[in-house]
Amino acid sequence: SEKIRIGILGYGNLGKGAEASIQQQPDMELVAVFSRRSPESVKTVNPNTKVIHVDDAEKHVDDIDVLLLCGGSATDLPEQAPEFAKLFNTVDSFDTHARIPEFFENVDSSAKPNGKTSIISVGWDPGLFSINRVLSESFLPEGETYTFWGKGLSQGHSDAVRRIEGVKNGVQYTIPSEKAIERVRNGENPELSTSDKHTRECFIVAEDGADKAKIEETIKTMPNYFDEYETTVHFISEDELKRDHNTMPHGGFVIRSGKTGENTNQIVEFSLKLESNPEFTASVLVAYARAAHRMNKEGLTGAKTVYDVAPAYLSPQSNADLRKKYL
Ligand SMILES: NC(=O)C1=CN([C@@H]2O[C@H](COP(=O)(O)OP(=O)(O)OC[C@H]3O[C@@H](n4cnc5c(N)ncnc54)[C@H](OP(=O)(O)O)[C@@H]3O)[C@@H](O)[C@H]2O)C=CC1
Ligand SMILES: N[C@@H](C[C@H]1CC(C(=O)O)=NO1)C(=O)O
Repeated sequence: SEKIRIGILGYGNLGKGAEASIQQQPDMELVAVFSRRSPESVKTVNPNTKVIHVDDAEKHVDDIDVLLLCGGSATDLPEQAPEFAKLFNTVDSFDTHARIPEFFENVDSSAKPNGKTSIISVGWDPGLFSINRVLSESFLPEGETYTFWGKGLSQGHSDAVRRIEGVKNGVQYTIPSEKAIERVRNGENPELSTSDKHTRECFIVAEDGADKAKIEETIKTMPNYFDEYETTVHFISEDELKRDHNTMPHGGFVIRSGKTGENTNQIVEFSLKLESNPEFTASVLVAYARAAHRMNKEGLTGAKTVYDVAPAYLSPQSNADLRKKYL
């Protein structure tokens, strides 16, 4: 049968990961990468990948089944997702948790009237961790759920700091509190505030002459990303960044400890250990592109979240094979 034709909007860490992931899919092909930069300045991993300026994306609506939106959540996706959901089925990784409800509405009002399917906030958190929080709470109504990330590089937070005026480049690491994890694993079911669970550490390359004190203050007070955390900011050189911060490992786990029956302890846990946060996240986006294409063909249009997507839509296996080989 025909391959699913994928486009990538935005060629950063996620865009690169998506380019690689699509090559692993038997039922997909990459039609083009769209970028806001001039095509000749975008160096793709696969030299055969076609790069087209984003202003020409509209000309390709009939060549693409699903467009993967790989821009940053801090500033790109809030404007790109509603714009491109009018033209394409889309999948995005929007991860500003507090703003997901308004983002959903904005994308839905673009996708629905145009008969498009847009699956938002795909990845691992939000995404797979979100699914596990809901599943474990549905099966264990009595209990406590905890989410821990890292130690690792958060792409959302790294993208957010890179957008600050005067920042030339930068990364952010998320560090879980070992003490908090220990208390959860001991079954204490502790009340933990946001700042009890994680601290954040940034390594920033400032533009020449930039106001470093202002950059540090902007990071530490940034709503939804840093303002609820104890954050440390280091200023380093471009060379140090390239030397000491050139990998993007991450991971974490969702754990729910609950009770059934009279007083029976039950633990549900889902964990990830990622050598490359962007490559894994991109692989999740690509599987959800398969779902967006299929759901659209069934007339399931408008904005969706991972909660709306039955697992069978994600697999390249037929439903009959899933029943036969995986149940
Ligand atoms: N839900 C989840 O679990 C996860 C979500 N995410 C989300 O993914 C988002 C994207 O992450 P990431 O790919 O690391 O972001 P990047 O900063 O690598 O890329 C963001 C955009 O910046 C532009 N860009 C990239 N490289 C350059 C460059 N060298 N010069 C100029 N512009 C550049 C690209 O747009 P263009 O090509 O148009 O210039 C790109 O789409 C994050 O903001 C985060 O919110 C990430 C991981 C997990
Ligand atoms: N969205 C996150 C994925 C996970 C990592 C994270 C964090 O370190 O705060 N929160 O969610 C990312 O961009 O990497």
